[in-house]
Amino acid sequence: MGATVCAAVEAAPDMELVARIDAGDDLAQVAAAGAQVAVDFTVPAVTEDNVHALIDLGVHAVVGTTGWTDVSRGRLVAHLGRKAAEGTSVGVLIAPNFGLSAVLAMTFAAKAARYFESAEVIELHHPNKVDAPSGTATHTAGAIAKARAEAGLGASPDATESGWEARGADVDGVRVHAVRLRGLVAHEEILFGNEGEQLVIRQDSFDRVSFMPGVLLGIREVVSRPGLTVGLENVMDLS
Ligand SMILES: NC(=O)C1=CN([C@@H]2O[C@H](COP(=O)(O)OP(=O)(O)OC[C@H]3O[C@@H](n4cnc5c(N)ncnc54)[C@H](OP(=O)(O)O)[C@@H]3O)[C@@H](O)[C@H]2O)C=CC1
Ligand SMILES: O=C(O)C1=N[C@H](C(=O)O)C[C@H](O)C1
Repeated sequence: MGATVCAAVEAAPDMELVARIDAGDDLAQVAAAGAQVAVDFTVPAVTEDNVHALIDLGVHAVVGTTGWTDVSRGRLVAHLGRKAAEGTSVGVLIAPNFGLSAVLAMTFAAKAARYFESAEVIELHHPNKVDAPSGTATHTAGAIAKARAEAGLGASPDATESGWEARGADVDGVRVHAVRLRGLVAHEEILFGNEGEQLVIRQDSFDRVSFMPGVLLGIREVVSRPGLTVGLENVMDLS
């Protein structure tokens, strides 16, 4: 993703690529190069430290790396608040998925959730992916769970008594299934069921370039959005 983002920024008429950072490089190089915005596609183990370092440097951040939790996002909000109190306004955008089809699928799923008795999520990825379930599926399941709770829906019906390992991960009460298959890039299917009917919402990223319009939009927008924004749907005015 890092290489693809660098190419997209270099090709954008309104942007200039001033630094490329790899594992082991000093992040101070970002500020020294005059960057207004840094983009982080790294690994879950380092992304939080990177973003705290960028906030200290006063550089806005667009983050695609997975692995964020309520607790780690809370630490960012506190750090951004301290920085703002010192007079430095920094924006951080974390998006579990920058693909427009994925953002729309998540938004439609959140809207549909309250109308269905059953909901499950299937995410399908390339076999080099290190984390499961995907950040996108976790975000989707969280939004479905929130909509179900607000509508007063209980748990999806499920008579399973044994073999729970075959029923996928439990994300906020929503079952999430992860497939890893050579040839895939990034795909998600959200299944909703009622007596006698089914709704399937599916999105497919066939190529990493599909994430680039969303990343470029995030770069343009984050400079005028101080504090933490989670999800490209907020930037796209879909929330
Ligand atoms: N939000 C979105 O739309 C998308 C999110 N993702 C997420 O982005 C992340 C990266 O995905 P992907 O590019 O496929 O993964 P890769 O494993 O291909 O790339 C990760 C890169 O991060 C580098 N890296 C590791 N530590 C650091 C560090 N401290 N500073 C700078 N670079 C570092 C690695 O270097 P080295 O190899 O030397 O260790 C590697 O080059 C994942 O969490 C993935 O889930 C992916 C696609 C879209
Ligand atoms: O690792 C990937 O490839 C992807 N990661 C993100 C995720 O975990 O949701 C976004 C997209 O699915 C591609």
